[in-house]
Amino acid sequence: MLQLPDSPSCMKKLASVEDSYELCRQITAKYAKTFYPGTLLMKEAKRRRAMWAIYAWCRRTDELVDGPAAAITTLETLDRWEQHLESVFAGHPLEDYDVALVDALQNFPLEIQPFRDMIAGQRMDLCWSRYKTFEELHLYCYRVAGTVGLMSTAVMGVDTTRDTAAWNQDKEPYIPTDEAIALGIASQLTNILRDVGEDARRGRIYIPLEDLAKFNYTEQDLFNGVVDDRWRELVRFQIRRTREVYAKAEKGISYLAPSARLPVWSALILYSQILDRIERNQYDVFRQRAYVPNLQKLCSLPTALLRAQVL
Ligand SMILES: CC(C)=CCC/C(C)=C/CC/C(C)=C/CC/C(C)=C/COP(=O)(O)OP(=O)(O)O
Repeated sequence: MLQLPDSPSCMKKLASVEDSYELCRQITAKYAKTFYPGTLLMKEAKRRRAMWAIYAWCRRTDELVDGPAAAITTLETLDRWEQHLESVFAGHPLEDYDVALVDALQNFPLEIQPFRDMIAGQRMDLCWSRYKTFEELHLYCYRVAGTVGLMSTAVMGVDTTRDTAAWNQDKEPYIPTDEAIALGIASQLTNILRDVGEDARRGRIYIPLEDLAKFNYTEQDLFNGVVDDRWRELVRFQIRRTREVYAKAEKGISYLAPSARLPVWSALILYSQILDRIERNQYDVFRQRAYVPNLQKLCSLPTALLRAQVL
């Protein structure tokens, strides 16, 4: 169980940088069944480890609202977590996990704002259990996942050799910020569809209520796990919209540093295969978890490799 420390740990001897990265790797491997395999494809250990440090922080943030201790989390807990974040950004780790993040912050141009935005996403989760419009859901997805795209891009780096034409020498490299955010948002929208049943059991509905209304499907239908033509049409619509967001993300990958393209293509393919699974399961996300088997994950590697080289 991940929890905030009860008291400042200034007297405590913290983990070494190495041990802290290992703790972060373990959390990532344990929880991020889609994200972690992507990080394993990153060639440079320094970048790979930084991704784990970021994921571990994101996971701990998420756990405050979604984990076993969620019942005691209040807005004040999240305020304290934000102060904890400030301390990490000031170079003062408070817990073992923070040591790796402090190290990553020294190596990569990570900004604090996406981290703050993610905490704002958890505040939304704490206070909201419904989203009226896609715009509201989009903001939530930016905060809890689009931010991961921003953090990741800072670690992976961009291609500085792309615009080398003589007439273009002074031009700054294009930073695919919107596309990176898009991949986070598309992954989150995918996870929302996959987890509809699980979320309903917690009284939560992430699919925008305006979409339920459009397809004449009620909240009660959703809580009852009704799979009929209305539901299938509704999910088809969600899948179509999510694929458009993936398509936007794809356009940014060739602007990333060459070594980042394979892991990002691989993550994109793995997340979008969850949508294919939902289709294969006839849109029944209530009784069957849309999950991509490890063998299929492995079989996607050549496609990712090809796209990373050609696109
Ligand atoms: C496309 C460009 C230009 C850059 C990519 C930048 C990157 C790497 C973005 C990654 C964004 C991403 C995949 C965020 C993940 C957010 C998310 C839904 C995490 C959920 O993780 P978990 O539910 O803990 O575990 P899974 O890995 O099993 O989904």
